[in-house]
Amino acid sequence: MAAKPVLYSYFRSSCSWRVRIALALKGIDYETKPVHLLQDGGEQNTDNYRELNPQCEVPTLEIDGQTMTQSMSIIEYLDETRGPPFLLPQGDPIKKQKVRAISQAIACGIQPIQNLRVLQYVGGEKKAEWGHYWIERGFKGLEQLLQGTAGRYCIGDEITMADVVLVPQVYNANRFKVDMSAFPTISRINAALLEVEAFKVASPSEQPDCPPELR
Ligand SMILES: N[C@@H](CCC(=O)N[C@@H](CS)C(=O)NCC(=O)O)C(=O)O
Repeated sequence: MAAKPVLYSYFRSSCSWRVRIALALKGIDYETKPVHLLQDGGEQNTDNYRELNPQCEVPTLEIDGQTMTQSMSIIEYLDETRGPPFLLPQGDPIKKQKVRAISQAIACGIQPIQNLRVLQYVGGEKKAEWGHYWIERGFKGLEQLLQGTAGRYCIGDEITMADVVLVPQVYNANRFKVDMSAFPTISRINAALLEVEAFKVASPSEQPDCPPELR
């Protein structure tokens, strides 16, 4: 029998959350191994964890005898090796391009600038302003992109990888007190997705490492 997949994850990590949603949508049972990003200089920076993920970040997924890093590549791997729902539209290259464009607008253009180690480098009181500025700026473009692609969800009416990436980023926007009323399309899609069971079970408050006061 194949070993149960293991996800190295931090409850509030948006990149871990992406993979948790994808695993839940695909119905893949897995074990969570929490990696505390803030404790004692960050468990992600220890030698043991660096062996798994040389970038010193979560998520890392052990599955099919492999150790995988990079949430977007993990999601694509799951999509290619597991059954429906498919998170990248099958047989529709134009739609697939739109899914990747929205996904990358967030995963390459917004999240990296507000990642923990960047904020730690920025330091002090500037951190909150920095995160707020870059997420709000990224969301201006994203809102416009989504006005051209959205149905119920980011691209039409089927859940795709773009939705998997969107919800955790809206959570980050709320943490940085971005005024979401300026982004009606993003807010509407986010609200629809939060009704979906896979998104609920993958949320930070449902994770074993979520402190009781944040549940
Ligand atoms: N491109 C990577 C980014 C991963 C990433 O930035 N993870 C964050 C949490 S969402 C992290 O572990 N940060 C730790 C740090 O900055 O020290 C992916 O998509 O997996």
